[in-house]
Amino acid sequence: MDALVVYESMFGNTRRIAEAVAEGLSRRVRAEAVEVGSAPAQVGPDIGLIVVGGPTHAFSMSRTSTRRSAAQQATGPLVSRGDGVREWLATLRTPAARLGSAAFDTRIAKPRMPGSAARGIAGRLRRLGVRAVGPAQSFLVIGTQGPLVDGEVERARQWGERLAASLPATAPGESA
Ligand SMILES: Cc1cc2nc3c(=O)[nH]c(=O)nc-3n(C[C@H](O)[C@H](O)[C@H](O)COP(=O)(O)O)c2cc1C
Repeated sequence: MDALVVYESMFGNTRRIAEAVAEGLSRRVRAEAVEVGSAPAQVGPDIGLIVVGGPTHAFSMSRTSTRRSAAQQATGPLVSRGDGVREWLATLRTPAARLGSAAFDTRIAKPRMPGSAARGIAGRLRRLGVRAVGPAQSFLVIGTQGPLVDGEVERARQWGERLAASLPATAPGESA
């Protein structure tokens, strides 16, 4: 059973978290992190878990307008240059019955800051009929372009490891 981490990221913070989650998952299952523009339109039969993450924009998943605003603020090249996870999830085809999922986001570390892209992602996955293996997670950045708060990369790695531990073990002889 393999895991696929699909991420959207403007400035690189969510990508860093996605890579750490994939690293944690890799301790137990085969896992890779892919930018949403390269993510498959259909989840293959070899995938047992999809983990989907993006930056929180205007309290939820990004939209064309918020991505444009991010591009205007960027001081370097953008990571995601096309559609975001909102658009990818809108057309995703999944073998929902046997697939597990988890959602994450990055957002600004400000007390009482409402909104979370991960909650929106989790809602979309639920409506696709995909079972959540755990609650959505937020990882914190200090400002719009980052950096991540100290310790968040390690927390993401550990979260990935825990997600993998929640998957059914692959029986000997069964393809992983
Ligand atoms: C247009 C725009 C809107 C944003 N809105 C929010 C928000 O509502 N809440 C929040 O916590 N962070 C917000 N942010 C900050 C992003 O969450 C932050 O840029 C992101 O976590 C960085 O991740 P990235 O480097 O992967 O893009 C916003 C950023 C942009 C560019």
